[in-house]
Amino acid sequence: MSMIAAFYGSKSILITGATGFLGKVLMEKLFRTSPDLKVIYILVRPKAGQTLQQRVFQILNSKLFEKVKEVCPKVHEKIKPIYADLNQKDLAISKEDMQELLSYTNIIFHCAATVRFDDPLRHAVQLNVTATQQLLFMASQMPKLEAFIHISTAYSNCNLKHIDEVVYPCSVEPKKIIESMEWLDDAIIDEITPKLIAGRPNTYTYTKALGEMLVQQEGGNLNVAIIRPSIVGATWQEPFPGWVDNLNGPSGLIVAAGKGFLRSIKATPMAVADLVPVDTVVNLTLAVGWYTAVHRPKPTLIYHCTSGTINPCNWGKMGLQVLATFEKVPFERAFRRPNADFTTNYFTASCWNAVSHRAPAIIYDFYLRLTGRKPRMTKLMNRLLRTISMLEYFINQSWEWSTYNTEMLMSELSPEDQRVFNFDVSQLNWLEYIENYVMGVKKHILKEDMAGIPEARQHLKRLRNIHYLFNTALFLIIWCLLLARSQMARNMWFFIVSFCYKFISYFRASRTLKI
Ligand SMILES: CCCCCCCCCCCCCCCCCCCCCCCCCC(=O)SCCNC(=O)CCNC(=O)[C@H](O)C(C)(C)COP(=O)(O)OP(=O)(O)OC[C@H]1O[C@@H](n2cnc3c(N)ncnc32)[C@H](O)[C@@H]1OP(=O)(O)O
Ligand SMILES: NC(=O)C1=CN([C@@H]2O[C@H](COP(=O)(O)OP(=O)(O)OC[C@H]3O[C@@H](n4cnc5c(N)ncnc54)[C@H](OP(=O)(O)O)[C@@H]3O)[C@@H](O)[C@H]2O)C=CC1
Repeated sequence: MSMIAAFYGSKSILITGATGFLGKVLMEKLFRTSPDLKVIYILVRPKAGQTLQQRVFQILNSKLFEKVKEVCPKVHEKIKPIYADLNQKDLAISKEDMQELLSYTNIIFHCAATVRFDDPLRHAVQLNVTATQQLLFMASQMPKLEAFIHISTAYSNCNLKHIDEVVYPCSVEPKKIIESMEWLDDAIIDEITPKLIAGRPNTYTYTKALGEMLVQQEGGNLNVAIIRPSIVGATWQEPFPGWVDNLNGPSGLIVAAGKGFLRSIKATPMAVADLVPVDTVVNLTLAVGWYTAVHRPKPTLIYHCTSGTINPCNWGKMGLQVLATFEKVPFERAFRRPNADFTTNYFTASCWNAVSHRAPAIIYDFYLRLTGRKPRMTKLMNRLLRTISMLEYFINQSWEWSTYNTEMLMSELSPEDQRVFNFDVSQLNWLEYIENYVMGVKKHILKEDMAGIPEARQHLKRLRNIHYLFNTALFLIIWCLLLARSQMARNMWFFIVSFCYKFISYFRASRTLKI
């Protein structure tokens, strides 16, 4: 029997960000391995016109939770959605709900955050720092709390090349940043943001670093741990390979490449693609929750959940495998045949962006206008190029993360727990994982059925023919323009035609002689 699974049995667990990518997998694993847990409280806000109940219903009835329904038929009774909005000062949690959380919560997994790279600093601080402070304040009033697990990111200190499992202090105290957000206006905040995040590429990584510092400073005598995943990708093994449900990180670019929008991206092929499967992150998170509650390590331990040190893959290998998988499982209704490549310098990247991204979008929008339809390709392409510009920072360099604490934790696990809560990425077969990832993007994000592959192939064949036709027509137009304007071109054309004519005559003559 798994000690970790038994530990979570009968526990009352609070998960923030449970409706997110990581949060859903965390919830699924808890219900599947500890079906006798008492309750999982999830902070939820209404979204896209859905009520809390509708959102929970949608999650529990998704493919991800298929196995849970078998082992935990009463899952609907064990999950308690609590209205909350991390944008609000007191998280907008009602008095009754707050009283229940404070009285019964045994473990907190704080996953909620804004993961957008372009959020204004005020919004990122509110979600990734102030809300964390509120959670810590709540935790300090929970008599039954055994552990507070904070999910950060391995890139919180991406301004450093080698990152240890320690909290690196930020130049300005988190509390001062929180206070200043209350009285500075947006214009001033925009002005000082570059100076505050100095060395980091965006407000996301900066505010995650602030959040860590706050957890360390205000964790008080709570049992706290911090987990730093790198780039979280689709599931590796459980509940099934290839599950993913959002466009963040690699997923968005895999969609863009598979649909033929993305043709080139500035990347360093040999740079480490530090991906880590979401189920690996969840297994480590649950093991950390157990270890923190049972062994109460002091001071706060930080755990790196990365792959580059233990089982490195690089962007070149990943890109090639992604393209190879498109051959096997093409995406439907592609704009162009998938054919992307990495460029390694800005000049080439700019040329490719103009020729391969912007120009085709303009031509296609022109065609849409001609056929009386609304142009949309230029807007989509601009959005994709903006996304790429934000992701490029992470695919043009490598980092090194120490993994001492994570390896220590693995050694503390029994063989059964190492099997049930496996976070040993050294066993990961990258080619197989990336293939499953791309297939998962097709199935779970694009909602495309595998039965549509023959039609998708036919569509790609048509695109190839159109591509050849277009290139031939373009060549002929240019050649005719050249012939009309250049005597040298005419002479060359005459030479080529006469050479071909003589060759054919000679060929015919030699065939006649042979007979
Ligand atoms: C040798 C060579 C061989 C050949 C090779 C060939 C190559 C082969 C090609 C294959 C490549 C594979 C390898 C390369 C992988 C590199 C990944 C590196 C990731 C590392 C980052 C993670 C590090 C840190 C990890 C962390 O710690 S956290 C990570 C999680 N955080 C993020 O990844 C946030 C990113 N995103 C945003 O920051 C916001 O998305 C934002 C960008 C501001 C846009 O923002 P905006 O333009 O406003 O767009 P949205 O409003 O978001 O969406 C508006 C509309 O676009 C949709 N859409 C949202 N997003 C995306 C997206 N991405 N891509 C596409 N569409 C998207 C959305 O569906 C919505 O559609 P609609 O609803 O309108 O219909
Ligand atoms: N994805 C990745 O590659 C990595 C993620 N991480 C960390 O993992 C954690 C989870 O990330 P991930 O699951 O990918 O992110 P998602 O964007 O998928 O999920 C974010 C979660 O936070 C919730 N949330 C956001 N804003 C609010 C708000 N104002 N009020 C209430 N809830 C809110 C979202 O709720 P809602 O559904 O209502 O929007 C959602 O449940 C984050 O802390 C992130 O920093 C770390 C490294 C890599």
